[in-house]
Amino acid sequence: MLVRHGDTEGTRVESVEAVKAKATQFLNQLTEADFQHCFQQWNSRMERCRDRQGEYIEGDKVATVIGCLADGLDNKIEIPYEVIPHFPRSTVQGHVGKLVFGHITGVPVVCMKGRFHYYEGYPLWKCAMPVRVMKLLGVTHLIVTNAAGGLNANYKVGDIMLVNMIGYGDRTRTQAKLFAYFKKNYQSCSRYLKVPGRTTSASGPASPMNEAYDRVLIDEAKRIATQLGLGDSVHEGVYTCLGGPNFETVAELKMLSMLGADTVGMSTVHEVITARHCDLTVLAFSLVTNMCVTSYQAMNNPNHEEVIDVGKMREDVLRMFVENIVRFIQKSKK
Ligand SMILES: O=P(O)(O)O[C@@H]1C[C@H](O)[C@@H](CO)O1
Ligand code: HPA
Repeated sequence: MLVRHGDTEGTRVESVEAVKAKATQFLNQLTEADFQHCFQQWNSRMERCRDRQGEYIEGDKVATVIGCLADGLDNKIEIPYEVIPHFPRSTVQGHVGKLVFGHITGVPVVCMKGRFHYYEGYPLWKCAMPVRVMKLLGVTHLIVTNAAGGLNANYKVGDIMLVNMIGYGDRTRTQAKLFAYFKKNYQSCSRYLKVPGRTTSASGPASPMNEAYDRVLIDEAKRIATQLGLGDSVHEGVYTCLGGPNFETVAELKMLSMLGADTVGMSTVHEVITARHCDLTVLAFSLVTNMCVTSYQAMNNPNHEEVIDVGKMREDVLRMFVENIVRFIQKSKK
């Protein structure tokens, strides 16, 4: 996930050091309860699912596939998650979670190297908490990336899909039911954010999710793709998030395909809902790291190594793509 930060409350953020100082100051004022309170209802409703998911936690299954974006920043300053107050911890053995501040083509950005997944045992509000922290840091635009399985038969491994709608699923409910469920909770949490005396800088009014993914940025990303000669390998479609950490069954994938999903992954949706709630402009894209297996006869089941390898293989393309998008965001702000 990559984030650009810029103006906040009329004050230009001048340097990475200034942002770091500001972040520390902000975060020290907050208690975990501040964040938790915002998502109390959502959290309590998800508690049941989390308990059930707990049994699936497997420490060695996570990696940030597109973490290379953070590695490529200029003037890097890295802050391990462990030293950020109230931040979730990476539960993965040997996996270094850190916020990386720096520049892309001269534009100040902060990247998450390592995100938090529901299957690590965190409630969704906590998985999405870094987005609220970024808002506090003055971030205005969020570019969310994910590794995903390609469900649309026209996609190929290595393709990019710009997300244009949300979906959410788990083992027991249909996408539509869950979407309604999230929408309801999402709206109710805005009440908590308005409690007097509580920090409101991370909050925002409830906003409709139908246009969560910024149309101007999607169109510009497509134009950039054509310019970079990536035209045929860049699509626009629907991403669906499942709980993971397992890859989906043939039956689940058939169901998701019927519901209109084009890619399937294990993240992003709750981060985007949170980002829109605090009024960040969002662009999200999937890197298709494997094709979903929709036949019981097929032998080519996806695996985590393949996901990592394809992420590495497309590193340069992704970096170039994101650099151009960041440049456009900067230009469009002037
Ligand atoms: O963090 P993302 O959603 O990009 O990572 C995906 C989902 C799983 O953690 C992993 C599967 O190999 O990649
Ligand atoms: O096929 C997949 N399914 C879910 N998550 C994924 N992340 C990468 N590939 C996949």
